[in-house]
Amino acid sequence: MSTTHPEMLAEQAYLDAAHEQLNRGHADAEVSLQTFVPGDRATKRALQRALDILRDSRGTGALIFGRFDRDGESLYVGRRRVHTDDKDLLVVGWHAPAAARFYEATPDEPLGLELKRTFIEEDRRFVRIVDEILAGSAAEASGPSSAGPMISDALLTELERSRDGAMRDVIATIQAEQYRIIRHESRGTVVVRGGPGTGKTIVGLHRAAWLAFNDISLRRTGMLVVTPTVTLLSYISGVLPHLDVKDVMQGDLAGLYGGDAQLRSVEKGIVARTKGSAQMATVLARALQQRIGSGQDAIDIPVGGDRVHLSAVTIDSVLADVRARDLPHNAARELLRDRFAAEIHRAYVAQRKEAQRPAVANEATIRRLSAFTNALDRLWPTFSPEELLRSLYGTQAWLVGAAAEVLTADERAALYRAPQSSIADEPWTLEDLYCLDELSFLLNGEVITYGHIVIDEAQDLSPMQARALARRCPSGSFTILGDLAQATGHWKRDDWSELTDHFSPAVSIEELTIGYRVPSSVLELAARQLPLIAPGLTAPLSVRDGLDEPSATYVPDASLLLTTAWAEAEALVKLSMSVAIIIEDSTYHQALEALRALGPVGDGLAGEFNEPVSLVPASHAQGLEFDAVVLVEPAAIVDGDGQGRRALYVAMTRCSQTLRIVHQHELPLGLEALDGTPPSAFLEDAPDEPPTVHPDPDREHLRDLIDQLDEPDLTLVLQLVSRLLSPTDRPLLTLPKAQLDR
Ligand SMILES: Nc1ncnc2c1ncn2[C@@H]1O[C@H](COP(=O)(O)OP(=O)(O)OP(=O)(O)O)[C@@H](O)[C@H]1O
Repeated sequence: MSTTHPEMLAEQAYLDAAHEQLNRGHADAEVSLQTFVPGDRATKRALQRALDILRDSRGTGALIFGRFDRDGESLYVGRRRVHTDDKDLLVVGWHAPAAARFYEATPDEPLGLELKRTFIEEDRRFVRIVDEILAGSAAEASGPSSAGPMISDALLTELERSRDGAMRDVIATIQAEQYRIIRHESRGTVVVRGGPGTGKTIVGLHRAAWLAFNDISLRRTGMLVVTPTVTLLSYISGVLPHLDVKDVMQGDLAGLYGGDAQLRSVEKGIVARTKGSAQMATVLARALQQRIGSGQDAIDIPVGGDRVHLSAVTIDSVLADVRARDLPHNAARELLRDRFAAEIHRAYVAQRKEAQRPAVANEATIRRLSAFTNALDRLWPTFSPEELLRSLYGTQAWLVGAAAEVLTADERAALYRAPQSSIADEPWTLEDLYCLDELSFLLNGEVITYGHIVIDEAQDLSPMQARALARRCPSGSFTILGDLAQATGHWKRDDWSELTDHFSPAVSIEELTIGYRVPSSVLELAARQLPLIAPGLTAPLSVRDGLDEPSATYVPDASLLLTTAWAEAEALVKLSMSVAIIIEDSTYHQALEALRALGPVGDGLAGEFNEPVSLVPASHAQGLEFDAVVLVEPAAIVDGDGQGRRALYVAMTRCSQTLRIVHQHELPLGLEALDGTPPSAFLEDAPDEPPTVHPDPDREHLRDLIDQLDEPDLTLVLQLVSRLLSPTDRPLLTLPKAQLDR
């Protein structure tokens, strides 16, 4: 056992000394603060900061988690730097270049290390010591199979810890391929791609921490981490504070827009795609332009007893001049206001001169006239983004003008929405929020910016969201995390360039290949979806064995789905596992109520993961992780709105130990091997088959194709199908009876 490691006592003494030194530094800083003479604000701030850092560093993650020896010298690696009063280094921070070898050395490539040691610390006591590289002896490492990747005992121990509803930092066991990306030197965009559970989120968060420590300029410009949903945000948000990184903003996509509108509804199909497309930016810019009045009509403004006339030509020329400055809408209005007042004043002075009377009003007087403001409003109106978008959606003629030659008639029609009686009742969707963000920028030209942005699950970003993020990071410094096969939204892509084109010209694509979450048997099963959803992609190599093989339970009646899922979940909880019951979105709220009648269940949609069992809608499963997943009715997930098969792939790859499926309908393509159900349960003419069975889109598509076949081709297909099916297989597609009879 590692507790009997021969150097345990000596190492514990070293840890105690480091803690003591930290406490002393803490006490010193406190004394300095108390004895401080008021007046010197800079010193006070510096002391306060020192105190905060010291205070924060008590009690959170491990103070020391690694050591390596080289050329007879030992270096201890930990969460933060600790040195003695004489400035002798006791612990080097993991983010310092000096710590690099700890991560880069592997048993295969020890990089001159005589020893690489990992400590497992609990409550300031080392409970285990794992030596991974030992000069002159075989490395202590193992793998699930001889063909699988090598994993150290330290990594194995970390992976075996039960999930508890929140992502943890894994700073002690970051692997060499991950470390290289974490400290990637690119100032442009780094795309980190890889299959489910390869550590993309881990890499992104640790990279943010790395940059926070190593790039001083980011302390001024700031950093942002963005997740698609609040569910994922609540799952990952503890990692950075745990790494002593406090100044990084973390938010979900819906929280990025800072205006009045709140997310209230979900957009589907063509409406979502149209609103999220890059063309929408053109539509909105045009819509705004079309609100700027032309100066075709001359204007008369009463100034004192005079009527001052401004010709259409003069107005046009002022408008053209202001437009040419290319300013944000509201800044341009300010300029127009000045220019317009100056023109009226000039005309007024000329008129008075001609009448041989002195000019009484000045430009300020003119600007205060209500007739002036009314005329200005007609020429260059002001509105909030919400007012503008609401009335654009509700005005057919305006939509036609703004969308001409940019959107198809169907896309344009999809944008129409009758306004609610009050703007507060508008059913704003995520796609609307990004239209509002675009409009807000067109109107004000201002947005909070960051020096670096990390985007998790970026594969689902719409072009409008990409634009919004790009304008928040003018330096173009991004870390983009994602997996194109897991795109479950409205944007299926074959290539990252479609997205990265929005961010910066300098793009590095990095790949993670080892899966740390999903057991190999589950990954193998899930990978059967890949040819259908992302033919170019392969599943990662898993380092996990998991508890058991994935299994499926057939229930003859839909009313039994939830009770059976609950029974599965309860049994898994008894094994001390965290469990997610994943279900198709439209049945979520009903299912939550039904399950809560059976026992405590966390509302995954609201990011509540503190119960042993959580319910999660399939569309919010991205990025999450549980020991066990109980998947309810996969056929319904495949047929749900959006990228059903991709959602299934995501849902299946959330578990680190076991996957259980409960179903009444036929299992979707790729999962048939699990199905022990009698084929008669799913025959098309079976009496208990309800007419509302979700049609499998692949099957429907095949049916359409078959309908189009002529006689010789049909015969050929039938021969092929009959040769492909073994006697025990149920047909994957049921040919229309009429054609079978032909
Ligand atoms: N170096 C590591 N040491 C220990 N655990 C790790 C390591 N890298 C990743 N993991 C673990 O693997 C799991 C998956 O990591 P993560 O969520 O970052 O993967 P992902 O690629 O973002 O997955 P997905 O594509 O499904 O969102 C997490 O539990 C994480 O803690």
